Amino acid sequence: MKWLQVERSTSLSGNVKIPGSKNSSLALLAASCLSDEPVRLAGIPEIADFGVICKIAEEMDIRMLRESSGDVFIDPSHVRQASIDPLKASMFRTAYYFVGALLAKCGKVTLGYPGGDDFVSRPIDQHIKALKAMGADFHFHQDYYEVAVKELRGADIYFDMITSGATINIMLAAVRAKGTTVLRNAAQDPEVVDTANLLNQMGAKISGAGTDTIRIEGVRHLRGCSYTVIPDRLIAGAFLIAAGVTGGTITVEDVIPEHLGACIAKLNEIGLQIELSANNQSITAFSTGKLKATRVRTAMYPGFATDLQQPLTALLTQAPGKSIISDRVYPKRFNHVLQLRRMGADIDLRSGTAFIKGGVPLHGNLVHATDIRAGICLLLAGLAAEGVTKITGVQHIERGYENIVATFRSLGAKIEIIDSNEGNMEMLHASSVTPS
Ligand SMILES: CC(=O)N[C@H]1[C@@H](OP(=O)(O)OP(=O)(O)OC[C@H]2O[C@@H](n3ccc(=O)[nH]c3=O)[C@H](O)[C@@H]2O)O[C@H](CO)[C@@H](O)[C@@H]1O
Ligand SMILES: C=C(OP(=O)(O)O)C(=O)O
Repeated sequence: MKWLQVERSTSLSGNVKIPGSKNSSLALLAASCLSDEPVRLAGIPEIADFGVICKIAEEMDIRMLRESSGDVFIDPSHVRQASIDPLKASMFRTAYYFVGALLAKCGKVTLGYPGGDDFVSRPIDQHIKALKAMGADFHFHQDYYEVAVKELRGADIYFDMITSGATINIMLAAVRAKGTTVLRNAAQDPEVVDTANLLNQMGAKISGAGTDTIRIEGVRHLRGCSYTVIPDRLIAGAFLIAAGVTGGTITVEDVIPEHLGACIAKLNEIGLQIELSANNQSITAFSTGKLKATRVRTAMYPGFATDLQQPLTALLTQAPGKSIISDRVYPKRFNHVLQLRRMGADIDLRSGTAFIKGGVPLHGNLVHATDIRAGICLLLAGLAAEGVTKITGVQHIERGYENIVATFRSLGAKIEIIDSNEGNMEMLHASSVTPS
């Protein structure tokens, strides 16, 4: 049993180098499998999902390994069949990218249902609708499903809602389909653009990525290349928010500030001072000592990211006044609020909206991280709370943040990871503050 132990820590300060984006890496690793030749990816973070993907790749005769340089080498030239162990597929969200990447090459892909963060229902109807329009057949079984096609054909697809997962998956499928595919109401996320950039470097013909209409002309062959994943905007955002929570000064390095536009604007509104470096590759957040309540509505990019809603909630518990957060992408994504209340936060939840009475002191407690971003939210709340906060569900946090403890410690945070056996677990309960 593992937990994070966090103590109140004020004025965190220092610089953090931001690693490659988890969400982009998941797409790029699958996209590389479209190639007929080896691909080398730089900046892929060492997170749990990567380990599972390597095992899946091995079972499909795709060589995928981390070299001593840290780069990931992928040789998909021997892949013949795409049968993905249902258990492994369900250990993370995006095993479905292997459908897009391998359907044209293999004709059939079998895999388990998507896992990943389980905060709400996360349907894949848009993936299914689009692949069916391209000629694929689906067969659903108890623990797995099969997607098969004789010949994948380009199609004109309108997404009923903006979805980054389906935009990426169908873009992958369209690259080697016969003819032209047009994706309308497409997601404009940096991860979509990153995937299109890699694919174009491999010889794909994709235009319009980053706008709401993407056009893909199918090609017969794709070549190898070397490519670097974009920095993780969600990790960068969480560290900028940490400056506000602890009244400190934090610089995030190796970032693309444009990807954090909505986050920067909100932090300014809340009272942080934000400065970009002259080379536009780092951002510094300075606490001004005063926080203001605000209203936030999450939206797909370039809106305020649903994945930054949770750390921002931790910050707004510290801002005197009434803040309101609505999650328009996942209206029920508020598991972290139940845990924050155990730490004394005054938050009311009504139909997809959190009403936060900020400025109420938090106290340490035993809390549980139900997903990646709930975890970072509780960690930040723990830095602001009096006493000791113990956070279980560390495996969720480790899905998204590499070396989280070491990085926060380097900024001055009092945080440690504790790995215990069952006996000590009793101690954990006994020493925790009584739940409110
Ligand atoms: C690995 C990865 O990249 N995960 C991110 C990705 O998840 P993921 O790609 O799963 O999320 P989507 O962008 O697809 O979801 C956006 C919205 O569309 C809905 N939808 C999506 C597909 C579908 O077939 N039907 C449907 O109704 C979803 O329920 C949600 O309301 O984007 C989410 C929204 O920015 C982020 O929170 C996740 O961190
Ligand atoms: C929800 C997330 O991840 P996933 O889609 O991989 O579950 C996330 O990164 O916040």
